[in-house]
Amino acid sequence: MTEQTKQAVPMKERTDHTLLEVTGLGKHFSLGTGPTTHAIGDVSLSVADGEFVAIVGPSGCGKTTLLRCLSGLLRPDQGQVRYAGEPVNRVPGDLAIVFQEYNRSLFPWLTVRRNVEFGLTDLPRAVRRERAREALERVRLEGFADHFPWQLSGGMQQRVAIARAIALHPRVLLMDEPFASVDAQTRTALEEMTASISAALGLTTLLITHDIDEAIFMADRVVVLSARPSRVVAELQVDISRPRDELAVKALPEFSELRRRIHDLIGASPAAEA
Ligand SMILES: Nc1ncnc2c1ncn2[C@@H]1O[C@H](COP(=O)(O)OP(=O)(O)OP(=O)(O)O)[C@@H](O)[C@H]1O
Repeated sequence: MTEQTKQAVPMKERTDHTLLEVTGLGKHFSLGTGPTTHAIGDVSLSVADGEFVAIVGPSGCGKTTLLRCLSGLLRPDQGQVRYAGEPVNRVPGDLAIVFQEYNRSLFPWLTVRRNVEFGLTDLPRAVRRERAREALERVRLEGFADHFPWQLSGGMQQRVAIARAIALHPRVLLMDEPFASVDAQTRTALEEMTASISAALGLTTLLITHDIDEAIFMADRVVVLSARPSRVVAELQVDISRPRDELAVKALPEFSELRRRIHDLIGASPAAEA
């Protein structure tokens, strides 16, 4: 792939400084006396400060496991994760995670505002309020602060989860299949909104997804994993300027070419039994 069009990203400061680095990462799971699952074989990758990277791969290849190791939620068996040059042993304070299952990550007994303020208990009340207001405005839910999550649609609940993540003022945002549980139309809107929030806030973003189109539309670079035990089979730069309009982007020949290449790479690496 050619050199990336970095100059077309006006709001987001991109640097070539590595922020997240994974070297020779491997992970097995064993359940009691049962068979061992070799989830991650040998994965090395790096994410630059301000970069948006998507990770795709066959079902069960260890994408979630990789994200959990990257965030410090899970300890790898081999290799190392470094964040800002330091080994990661627990979740860094300026790293936020958005999971697929918004209905399990939001507290139904708290209002939307209180859910968004949830990780900010160390801050004074007025600061918490302001952070929640700002974050809800970013996800265009400012009118729903006093609702409860169960009064909102699935897409709106996932926007609350995104607001809660950005209210932390993170430097890094990790997302694990964040839009997999919403309908196709809502998904497109959420992809556009999240990509523009990431750019506007200059976040370093890592997205795990099954959806090749979503990966290309949102990311600066797509990392393709093999079937389990996974390794990196390709890293493809997305040379499409921002801001991106989903319909226009999907009509571009370079989009179709990337989609075909990634599809072939994943097809050549069939899914392991998950
Ligand atoms: N805590 C665990 N204990 C035992 N096995 C696990 C555990 N977590 C994951 N695995 C196994 O490791 C493999 C990789 O799982 P993981 O969820 O990381 O893959 P994935 O690529 O995210 O899957 P999918 O594409 O289906 O979401 C699977 O075979 C899974 O069953």
